Order: sequence, then C-alpha cells, then structure tokens
Amino acid sequence: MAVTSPLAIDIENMGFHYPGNADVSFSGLNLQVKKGERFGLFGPNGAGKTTLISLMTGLLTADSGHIKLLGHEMGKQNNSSTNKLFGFVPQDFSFYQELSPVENLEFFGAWSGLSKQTIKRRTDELLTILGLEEVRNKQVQKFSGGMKRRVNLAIGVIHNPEIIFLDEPTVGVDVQTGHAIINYLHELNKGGTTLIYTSHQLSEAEELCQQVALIDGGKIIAQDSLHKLLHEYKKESLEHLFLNLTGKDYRN
Ligand SMILES: Nc1ncnc2c1ncn2[C@@H]1O[C@H](COP(=O)(O)OP(=O)(O)OP(=O)(O)O)[C@@H](O)[C@H]1O
Repeated sequence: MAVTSPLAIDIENMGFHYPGNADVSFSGLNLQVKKGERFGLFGPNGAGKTTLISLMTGLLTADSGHIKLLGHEMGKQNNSSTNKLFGFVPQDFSFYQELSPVENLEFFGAWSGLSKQTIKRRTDELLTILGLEEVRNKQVQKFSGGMKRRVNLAIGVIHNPEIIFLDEPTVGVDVQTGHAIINYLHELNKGGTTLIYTSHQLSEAEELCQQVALIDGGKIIAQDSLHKLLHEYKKESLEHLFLNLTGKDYRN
C-alpha cells in the first residue's frame, strides 16, 4: 500500500548511544521536517550532527523510538526501495578516486537501480550543471578539492531523490564552487526536493535554509524558521544566534 505523509522526516522519541562512548547520546529526540523544506542542522564540533544524519539515512540504527522518511520507517523497512527515497552527500568523499566522474556515476547509478539510458542522461546533465564536462573521463584523484566536492554531489543526486542529506557539502571549496553548489541546491528545492543540510559556514547556511535546528550534546536546543528564531532571540545573524545558544567554549 502506498504511504503518503506531509513529512519528509519524522523522528519520534528516538534514543541512541555509541557503545562505550558517553560523550553524545540521544534520548527522547523529536524532529519533524516537512516535504519541500530547506532544513539546516547546526551545532559545534561533536554535537551529534553527523550521528543524527547517519541515523536518518540508516547507516546507524536507533536504540529506541521511530525514524520515518516519507512515512517509511527506517531500520524496519530498510531495503533498496527505502534507500532510493533519499540521496546522501557525505562529509568524506564517497567515490572511487581511481575512476573518472563518468565511471563513478555509472557505478553509483547502477547501484541505485537506474537503467543505462537514464544513467547516461543524468550523467550528461549533472556534469554540465556542475562544470565537470571537460574532465568527464579523467581520474578523480587528480581533481582539485572543489571539483571532488562537485563529483560527490553529483553521485548523491544521480537518482533524483525526494530528500537529499548534505553533510558539509561545501567544506574546503572556493567561493565559485560554493556558490555553484548552493545555487544548484536551490534549483533542486524549487523542483520539490527536501534538503537536509549541515555546515559550519553559517552565512552560507543563512542563504540556503528556511528552517533550522541547533543541536548540542545530542539535544535540540532550538528549532524553528530561521526568521522566527532571529526575531525571538533578537539576533541579527545565525552566527550570533549560534554563539548565544551554544556558548563560546572550545569543543573537543
Ligand atoms: N563511530 C563512533 N563510535 C563512537 N563514538 C563516535 C563515533 N562517531 C562519532 N562518535 C562520537 O559522537 C559524538 C558526535 O559526533 P558527530 O560526528 O556526530 O558530531 P558532529 O556534530 O557531526 O561534529 P563535527 O561538526 O565535528 O562534524 C562525538 O563525541 C564523537 O566522538
């Protein structure tokens, strides 16, 4: 039976801890993201952002509670059809360095169940949009950091997913690539794609995100539209809000 839900992400009363590590654990965590939102998850180093994204994408399994993507429960119906609902652009590069962009997209496209014809069409589209056309057959290991980030993004979106998780998608890139990636994410969102994004680049985040959640020590300490939070805390930027809510101490 088809599952319909107005929510892209629905996390209810979720608990998780890493065995043997008490630094960060989630307990009774609730988080909802509506379909079509541009949602930003922010917090200091070690706050639990990557862990939460790993739980939402099924790389980690919650100890308790529910995590639903578009109405499908992760961990319970975790199979190839659930995996097709979302794309994941991880912080660490996820491609094969010794392959070219075309070969990587062929591999990951096939892994997502796309036909050869669709892979070819999407490869041509994505390499053009992301400025990689001229290097389509060159080994990725020889690319600059910005080019590698664009390859990482292309792989995450090749199957046109309804939700895209982006864990620091512009870290280490120049201004040109940063703008190109953010513009492309806006275009995808205009087409209805839900974006779940995390970054430490808060001015860039302000440009992209409508809805934000601040997380610290595994707890969501604020969540609302960016506009409302800035108004409520009387802050002029996400950076000021962030420092106000998470303090100025170093994190390990
Ligand atoms: N595989 C693991 N096993 C045990 N502990 C882990 C593991 N991965 C992460 N942690 C711990 O969980 C906590 C949260 O880490 P996480 O990477 O989720 O934070 P983050 O908010 O994404 O940080 P950053 O901004 O530095 O990327 C940290 O204390 C980290 O050491």
